[in-house]
Amino acid sequence: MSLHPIDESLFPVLKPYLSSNSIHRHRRRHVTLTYAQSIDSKIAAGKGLRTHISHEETKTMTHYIRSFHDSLVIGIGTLLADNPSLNCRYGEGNRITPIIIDPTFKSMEIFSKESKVEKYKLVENYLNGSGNKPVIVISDDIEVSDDRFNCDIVRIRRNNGDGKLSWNSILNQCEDQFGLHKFMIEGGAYIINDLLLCPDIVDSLIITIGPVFLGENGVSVSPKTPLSLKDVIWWKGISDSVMCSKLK
Ligand SMILES: NC(=O)C1=CN([C@@H]2O[C@H](COP(=O)(O)OP(=O)(O)OC[C@H]3O[C@@H](n4cnc5c(N)ncnc54)[C@H](O)[C@@H]3O)[C@@H](O)[C@H]2O)C=CC1
Ligand SMILES: Nc1nc(O)c(N)c(N[C@@H]2O[C@H](COP(=O)(O)O)[C@@H](O)[C@H]2O)n1
Repeated sequence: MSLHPIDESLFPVLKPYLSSNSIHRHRRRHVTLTYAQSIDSKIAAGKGLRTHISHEETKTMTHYIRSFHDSLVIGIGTLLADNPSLNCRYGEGNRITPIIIDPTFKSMEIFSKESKVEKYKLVENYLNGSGNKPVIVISDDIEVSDDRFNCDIVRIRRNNGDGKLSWNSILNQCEDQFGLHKFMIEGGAYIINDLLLCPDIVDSLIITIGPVFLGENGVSVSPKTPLSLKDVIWWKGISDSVMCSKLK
C-alpha cells in the first residue's frame, strides 16, 4: 500500500533534528524520541489498546524519520498492545532493526522457535525475510539459551536501586553487539516518561499532536518532574501539528 504524501515544507523543519542518514560515514550515536499524542497528552485510549492518533500524512512522516535510523526501540507493553511491524516503508530498501526492552522476557513464548502462539508481525517478517532479526533486551539474571529463539538477545544487569535497565548500558551494548548507532525510540508511556528526563540520552524529541481527546482512561505521557524544551519548532499539517525540540 502506498504512503500518503508528505508536504515538502516538513523536510527542512525536521532536518536539524535528524542525524545524517549516511550511517556508514557517521558512527556517532543519535537518539530520537518520537511519538503521537492527543491534546490531553495520551498516547493510547486505554491500557493495552492500539490507538490511531496520527493522520496518514504524519504516519508517513514517522516512516520518513525511521529511514534516518538503523534501529527502532519499543517496550514490551507496546509489543503486546500493538503487534507492530516496526519496518520502514519510506523509500526503498530501508531496513531497521526492532529492539524490544523486556527485562523479564515476557515475550519468550512469542520469539520461541517452538512457539504455539499466533505469529507476531516481527517474527513473521523476520522469518519471511522482509524484516531484520529482532533484538530483545532482557535482564542478565534470566537464563535462556539464545539458539531457541527467533531473535537476538542482549543481557543487561539491572540497577541496584530501582531494578531498571540503564539506557546507557542498553544503547552501548546494542552498539557493541550489532553495530547499531541511530536509535529511534517510539514508546510506550513508561519509556517516554523515563526518557523525557534523560537529556544526556535523547538528542531530539519529535511529537505529533492529533486533534483528539482520549479521555481519562487514556495512557498518559507526563514526566515525574517539570521540563521545558529547547530549540522548539512547530509545523502544522492537514490535521496534526508536529513539535520538534531538544531536551537540552
Ligand atoms: N501513540 C504513540 O505514538 C505510541 C503509543 N504507544 C502505546 O503505549 C502503550 C504501551 O505503553 P506502556 O504500557 O507504558 O508500555 P512500554 O512499551 O513503555 O513498556 C513498558 C515496559 O517495558 C519495560 N521497560 C522499558 N524500559 C525499561 C527500562 N529502562 N528498565 C526496565 N524495564 C523497562 C518494563 O517491563 C515496562 O513495564 C500501548 O497502548 C501503545 O499502543 C506506544 C508507542 C507509541
Ligand atoms: N506515529 C504514530 N502515530 C500513532 O497514532 C501511533 N499509534 C503510533 N504508534 C507507534 O507506531 C507503532 C506501529 O508501527 P507499525 O506501523 O506497525 O510499524 C506502534 O507500535 C507505536 O510505536 N505512531
